[in-house]
Amino acid sequence: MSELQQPARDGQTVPAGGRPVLLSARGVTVGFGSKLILENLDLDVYRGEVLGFVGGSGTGKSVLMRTILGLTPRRAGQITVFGQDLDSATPEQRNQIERRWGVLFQQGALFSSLTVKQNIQVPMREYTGLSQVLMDELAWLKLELVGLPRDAADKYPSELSGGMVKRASLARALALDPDLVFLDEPTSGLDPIGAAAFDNLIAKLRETLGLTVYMVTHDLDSLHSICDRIAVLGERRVLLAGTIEDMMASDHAWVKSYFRGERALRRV
Ligand SMILES: Nc1ncnc2c1ncn2[C@@H]1O[C@H](COP(=O)(O)OP(=O)(O)OP(=O)(O)O)[C@@H](O)[C@H]1O
Repeated sequence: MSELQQPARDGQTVPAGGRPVLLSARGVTVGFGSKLILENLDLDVYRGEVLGFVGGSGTGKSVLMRTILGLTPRRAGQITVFGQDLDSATPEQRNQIERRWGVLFQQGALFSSLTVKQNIQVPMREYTGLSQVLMDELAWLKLELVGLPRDAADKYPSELSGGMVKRASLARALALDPDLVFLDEPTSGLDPIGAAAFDNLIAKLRETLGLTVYMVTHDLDSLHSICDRIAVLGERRVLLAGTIEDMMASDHAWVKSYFRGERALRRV
């Protein structure tokens, strides 16, 4: 299936509906040994949207994210990001793509031996030749952006609360002013107030920075409050992609029990 039609600005492609596609996956197949996790999976992420990615535990949400990031090999399929097919990208093009995305891994994945400021500066060191003075200024700016005080800069991850670790990890994901951010369960482990505050932060950043957000989540509140669209992973592929209303209207057994089950109804 390809709804992709003509190239648009920035090398992105425009689907039949006219929305620029920032990331597209076609026919993606990933397996480990004899176990197939994803098979012939298709997905589009539109520019400027918050896409929530859901699915039962172990269905392959993290595997798909890692495959898109090039950390897990795929057996088949094509992934295009910012209009560039990842397989045919030269090392220089690949480098350019990586500079334009930021990643918040599950559990934050900050380096424990580095301070928050040093963590934020890891991508800056890897991809830019900025001076230390400039990197310090930028790190403080990123801290402010995610709502952390300046004195968090010199703390180590073990000295931070769970919510602060998430924010520091987000600051690192934003280090290079990305166009696209990948968030793997950003609100897991946060209390409902902390989770809501984090959702608000993501919504605000999308609004002010024009970010596109790819967010793996189990959090029904996030799905309802900040996601423009939701993609459901199951049976090794994207079962359904659409708005929350589309999810609520679906008769697929898993989608129905997730969005209209007892737990979902309790939040109303
Ligand atoms: N490197 C690997 N080697 C072998 N199997 C793997 C590897 N990485 C993931 N898997 C398997 O792939 C499947 C999907 O894992 P994944 O972590 O993507 O699930 P998930 O949908 O993100 O689950 P959860 O919601 O619980 O985080 C699991 O069965 C997992 O054991």
